[in-house]
Amino acid sequence: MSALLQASGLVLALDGRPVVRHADLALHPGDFVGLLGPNGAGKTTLLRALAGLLPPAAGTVVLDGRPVGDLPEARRARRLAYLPQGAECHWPLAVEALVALGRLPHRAPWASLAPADLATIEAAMRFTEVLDLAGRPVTQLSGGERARVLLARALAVDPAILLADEPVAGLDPGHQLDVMRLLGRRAEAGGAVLVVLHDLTLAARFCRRLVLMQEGRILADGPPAEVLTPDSLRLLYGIDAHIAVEADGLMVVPKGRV
Ligand SMILES: Nc1ncnc2c1ncn2[C@@H]1O[C@H](COP(=O)(O)OP(=O)(O)OP(=O)(O)O)[C@@H](O)[C@H]1O
Repeated sequence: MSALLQASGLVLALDGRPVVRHADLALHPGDFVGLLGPNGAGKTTLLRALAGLLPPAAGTVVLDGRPVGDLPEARRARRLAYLPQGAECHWPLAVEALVALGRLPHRAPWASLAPADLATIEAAMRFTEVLDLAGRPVTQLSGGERARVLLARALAVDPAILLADEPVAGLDPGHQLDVMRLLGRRAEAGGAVLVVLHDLTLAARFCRRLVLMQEGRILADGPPAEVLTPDSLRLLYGIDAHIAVEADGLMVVPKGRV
């Protein structure tokens, strides 16, 4: 099966400083991939480059057979949604109006929303349980509510590829499970989902594949049970962890610093 998004030999620099070094990563239809690594490993930088927001210093990111940065902006915005880490909202836009912005790449400028757009917006709000917030200004929401609204906007795009940077940070445990299930369902429906996570148990239970990143390099890329080991967690985070095999996946409990 050909990849939806393919990064090859990717080198990324910020202010002249190398941050990602020769990363190779492919996202196929149906992939639900967790990107793990310590603070500063280069995860956000990699995601921004995959989204076409940061030009590579070397290597390529190919979407639909073309370098992602060369695609017309509207086409890229229809194919790929990027949910940044801890995004803020500075305009007191109503929740429903913010989620509706997700349909912007699908419409002619100033065209009104078609019934199909409205149905997609409603479904995105239902999945993320923000329908009851529809009329509230986004500036007056709690952090977790805002995170769910921003995820709803990304889902309203109905993208083939969803890149989400810590989408469950700040959510209560119930909503964390809801969001991971929701992302899993998108992948099962044929999309590709790449999420940055710091919760190792959630990553292991829900993602079909985990990519471990450290100091700008990809150390491992494979099924959770293969890549999450006491040795890899020691190397990656400098922690001793208890890894238990449960019926529905691994449970990972950090015990202490090595
Ligand atoms: N504008 C910048 N100029 C120079 N270096 C930067 C810039 N932004 C980030 N960096 C550095 O690039 C490295 C990678 O940052 P990045 O945000 O990609 O890490 P991350 O893995 O997403 O971390 P976290 O888990 O803390 O979100 C870090 O060392 C960071 O200090």
